[in-house]
Parts: sequence; C-alpha cells; structure tokens
Amino acid sequence: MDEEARRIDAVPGPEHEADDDGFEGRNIVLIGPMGSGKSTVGSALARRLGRPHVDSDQFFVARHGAIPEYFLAHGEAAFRAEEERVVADLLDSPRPSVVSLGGGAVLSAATRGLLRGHLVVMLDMSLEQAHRRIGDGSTRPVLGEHPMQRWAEVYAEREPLYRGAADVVIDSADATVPQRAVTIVEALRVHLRTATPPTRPHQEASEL
Ligand SMILES: Nc1ncnc2c1ncn2[C@@H]1O[C@H](COP(=O)(O)OP(=O)(O)OP(=O)(O)O)[C@@H](O)[C@H]1O
Ligand SMILES: O=C(O)C1=C[C@@H](O)[C@@H](O)[C@H](O)C1
Ligand SMILES: [Mg+2]
Repeated sequence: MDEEARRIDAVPGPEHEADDDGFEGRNIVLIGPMGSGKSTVGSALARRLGRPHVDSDQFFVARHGAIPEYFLAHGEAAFRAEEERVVADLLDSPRPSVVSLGGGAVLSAATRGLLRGHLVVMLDMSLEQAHRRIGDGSTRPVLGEHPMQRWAEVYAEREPLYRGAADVVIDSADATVPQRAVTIVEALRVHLRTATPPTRPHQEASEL
C-alpha cells in the first residue's frame, strides 16, 4: 500500500469532529450505485471526522491506469479481480478511514465478507437522480451505450447486495454534500446505540 497516496485527501477540514469520533476505530465504508456520491460524500465525511479518505476507484487508477481503458484491454472479470485486491488493501488500513468503494465492488463475495466488522453505509438514489448525475455515462464502462437503462438493470441486480452488506442506508441524494455527511454521522451513531450485538455479522441477502 502506498502511504504517500494514502495521505492524499487526508487533511482534516476546519469542521472536523473530535479525535475520538465515537466509531470505535472502525473504518466507515461507503457503498452504493454509480453516481450516488460515494466519492464526493466520502471526502466530505472524512474531512468532518478528521479521518483519511481513500477511494477504491482512485487506487485502482493509480495501480492500473484509467478504468475504461482497463475494461477494454482486459475485460470486466480481470477488473473485478484487481478491484477485489485494491479493496482488501484499503480495508486493511493502519488508521480508521472513510473508504469509498466502486459501485460494483460488492459483487465480490470475498469483499462482502471483508465488510463485516466495518461500519458500512449504503448511499441510495433513484433512477431520476441518477439521470441528473451520470450524464452520458462515458466514464463508467459498465453503462455502455444506453446508460440509464443499464443503470436501472445494474441497480436491480445489486440492490440486495448493497442492502445485505449495509449497517445503514442513506437516501438523501438531493441534500447537499455537507448535509449528507452529517446525516451519515447521525445514522451511524443511532446504529451503534441500537445494534445488538454491536458487531453483528451481516447476513448475505440470500440468507435473509
Ligand atoms: N448532493 C450531492 N451529493 C453527492 N454528489 C453530488 C451531489 N450533487 C452533485 N453531485 C455530483 O454527482 C456526481 C457523482 O458523484 P460521485 O462520483 O461521488 O459518485 P460515486 O458514487 O462515487 O460514483 P461511482 O460509483 O461511479 O464511483 C459527482 O459529479 C458529484 O459532484
Ligand atoms: O458500478 C460499477 O460496476 C463500476 C463503478 C465505478 O465506481 C467503477 O468502479 C467502475 O466504472 C465500475
Ligand atoms: Mg466513486
């Protein structure tokens, strides 16, 4: 793991919370569909908490180059295998961090297993909101030539995986980025007060 790269984005902002942020030293991991704000909100959340922010797509690019080009050259299966390795490295963080995952990272059963024990937040969004965010989808090779139709299909396939892995689901896509960071902090605090036992292993959607 490149420590220099890990420090990028790690500078606390003026609004950051106390050093002991109350999240038991666990990573906060953001999952959810393409365009839901995992990278953008993750960065704001990390600043708020005074934690490092790391993003699996950014680390993938640092290791392997641009994602669309990697898909073209090697195919999706190779991408998923490398993504799995990147995510495992990021979750094995020496400091509690905010970790934003690529939209398809939860497709890996190994990754879903690793998520147990971390605090996992699903950022949800509607198709209409996705339409406003994603534009022509040109930076997301999974969306192909009909990005919105494909976004909806992919969402339907993955929604049970996101929900099965998440400790909290945040549906506030129309709120501002700082508001969404605050909403996540509040939802996680409620989760930690009410979850029994505190680190209850997540169930696979198929087990629910
Ligand atoms: N309130 C908001 N919250 C989050 N993102 C917003 C908001 N308003 C606009 N955006 C924009 O939505 C776009 C998608 O956000 P982002 O790239 O963070 O999504 P993502 O979940 O990381 O997507 P991917 O799975 O492709 O990595 C960005 O251009 C971001 O600036
Ligand atoms: O949802 C997906 O499958 C993807 C989402 C992006 O974050 C990138 O990880 C990549 O474009 C694939
Ligand atoms: Mg992202």
